[in-house]
Amino acid sequence: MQVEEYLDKIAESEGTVHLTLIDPASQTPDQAAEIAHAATLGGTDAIMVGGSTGAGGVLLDQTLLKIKERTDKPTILFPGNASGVSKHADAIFFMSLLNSRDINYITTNQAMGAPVVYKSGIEPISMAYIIVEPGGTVGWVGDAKLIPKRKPELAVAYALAGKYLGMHYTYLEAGSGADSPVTPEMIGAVKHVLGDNKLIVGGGIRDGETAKMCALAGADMIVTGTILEESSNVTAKVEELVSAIKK
Ligand SMILES: CC(C)=CCC/C(C)=C/CC/C(C)=C/CC/C(C)=C/COP(=O)(O)OP(=O)(O)O
Ligand SMILES: O=P(O)(O)OC[C@@H](O)CO
Ligand SMILES: [Mg+2]
Repeated sequence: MQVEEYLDKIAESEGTVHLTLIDPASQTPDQAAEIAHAATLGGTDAIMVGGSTGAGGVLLDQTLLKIKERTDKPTILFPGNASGVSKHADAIFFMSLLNSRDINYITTNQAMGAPVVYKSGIEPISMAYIIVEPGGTVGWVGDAKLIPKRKPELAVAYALAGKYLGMHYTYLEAGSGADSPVTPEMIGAVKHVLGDNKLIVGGGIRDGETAKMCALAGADMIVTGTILEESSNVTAKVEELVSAIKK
């Protein structure tokens, strides 16, 4: 089964998908594999691999190879630029940062990365990437015109544009390590116009209660990265998140 179909099926049957984000720049490949293994035991559905800075090349390849030794869950690239593509992943979130001011993040990195994706045969999953306040490192690197937290209608406008451009997934991003995640009001308003198109929410989600709030508001998939990098018991933390968001 293709990864997109796998994720969609889980969203339909279990209510919400849990995605574990691993930044290759944050630890050694062996440590990354340990996190992926522990997250798998906790019930995560797939492993996203990527980062805003320093997440390409040999380190990315080695991280993916080690992760694949320790989990049978799909690996999905979450690239910060064209160097975030690796043939060792199963799929790639092939995203355009719709609210960037910089054409590099709207189409140029995509054009530079596309031939690599083509040759490697990994599965592209089209995605509209939208960054909301506070936005964190990714907001700065991606030169995003941040959507104000209290303006759901602006997130709705970008999400609709992505849907009409044919993107299957929409990702509402508050930025890695954000003090608070995207508001339930914004999640609900965006999901309302997306209909069956899948909505991913990430940035600043640290516990089951918050994850549940995002899921109930309309998120089809929840991403957690920082809290799992910091956690001393990754399996228990993922169990907490997963049990809060699954039917
Ligand atoms: C499709 C291709 C080939 C490229 C897309 C390029 C785009 C649109 C990038 C968007 C802007 C960007 C810098 C995204 C990075 C996404 C990401 C991996 C964010 C989270 O990474 P963390 O590592 O958790 O965050 P920090 O780096 O801030 O720690
Ligand atoms: O690191 P956290 O805050 O979990 O954010 C995850 C993801 O949305 C960042 O791109
Ligand atoms: Mg990081």
